Amino acid sequence: MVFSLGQAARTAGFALAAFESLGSTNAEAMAIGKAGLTRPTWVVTARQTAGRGRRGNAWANGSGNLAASLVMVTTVTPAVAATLGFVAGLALTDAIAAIAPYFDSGAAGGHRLLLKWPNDVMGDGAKLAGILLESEQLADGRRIVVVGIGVNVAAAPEGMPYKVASLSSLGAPVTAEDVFSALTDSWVEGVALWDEGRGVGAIRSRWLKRAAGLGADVAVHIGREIVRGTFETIDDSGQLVIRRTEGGTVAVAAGDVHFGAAATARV
Ligand SMILES: O=C(O)CCCC[C@@H]1SC[C@@H]2NC(=O)N[C@@H]21
Repeated sequence: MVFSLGQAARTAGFALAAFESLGSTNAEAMAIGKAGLTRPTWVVTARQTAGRGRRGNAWANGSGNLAASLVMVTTVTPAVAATLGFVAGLALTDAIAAIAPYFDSGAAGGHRLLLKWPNDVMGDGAKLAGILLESEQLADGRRIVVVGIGVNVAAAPEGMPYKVASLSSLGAPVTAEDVFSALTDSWVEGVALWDEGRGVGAIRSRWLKRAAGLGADVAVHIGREIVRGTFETIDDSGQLVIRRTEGGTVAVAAGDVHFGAAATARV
């Protein structure tokens, strides 16, 4: 595979570190960040052997899928840095829409791509991509942020406890190289809108337009606790706002989200 940055990413001064094989692009990106970063750098590999997922899970990378991480240094707080996950979800949907417009059209034979809080990209209710943010503070107070993006381009992993799909299984004729190049370009636009956190409100509005399950029954599993109600919105810090079944609203910072029938099932 030959990965290259898109034109806008090259013009904006992003760097590229491409590998045949890596354990985890997130781990490599963090190492590059700690070694001293002069410009935001995309790390990408054709084969990821120890991909990391959210909540300490492993991320399985089928052949032909995309594993890429962006490493950058920022002065924003961890809470603001976390909103880069929304920027990544939007950048990925923009990238897929750019290279496979009909696919994202919602028209017959198309599949509207949706964003599931906090950071999943969904097609037809199945997970197509996951995003993992990791960050570490530098001695000077700034923060290294790694935005890791795994996309099921050619294959979806087997044996998952939730519905999964790949761009290929849903009929999008694209490769990991196509998605990567388009993603690096759409990231340039997204991160400019984010504007070191000053544009979080604009990102939030864009994200809500693609939100999966907005207004639907939701159950969020937070450790042993389950919060049930209706998915009302996300707030400016990216928390999921739930109108509780028993009344009142609650904002949730992290948890496993279930919509619709899965939300109302008594688990
Ligand atoms: O659990 C999730 O949904 C997040 C998965 C994130 C996987 C990507 S693949 C590229 C990057 N490198 C990693 O080790 N993880 C992320």
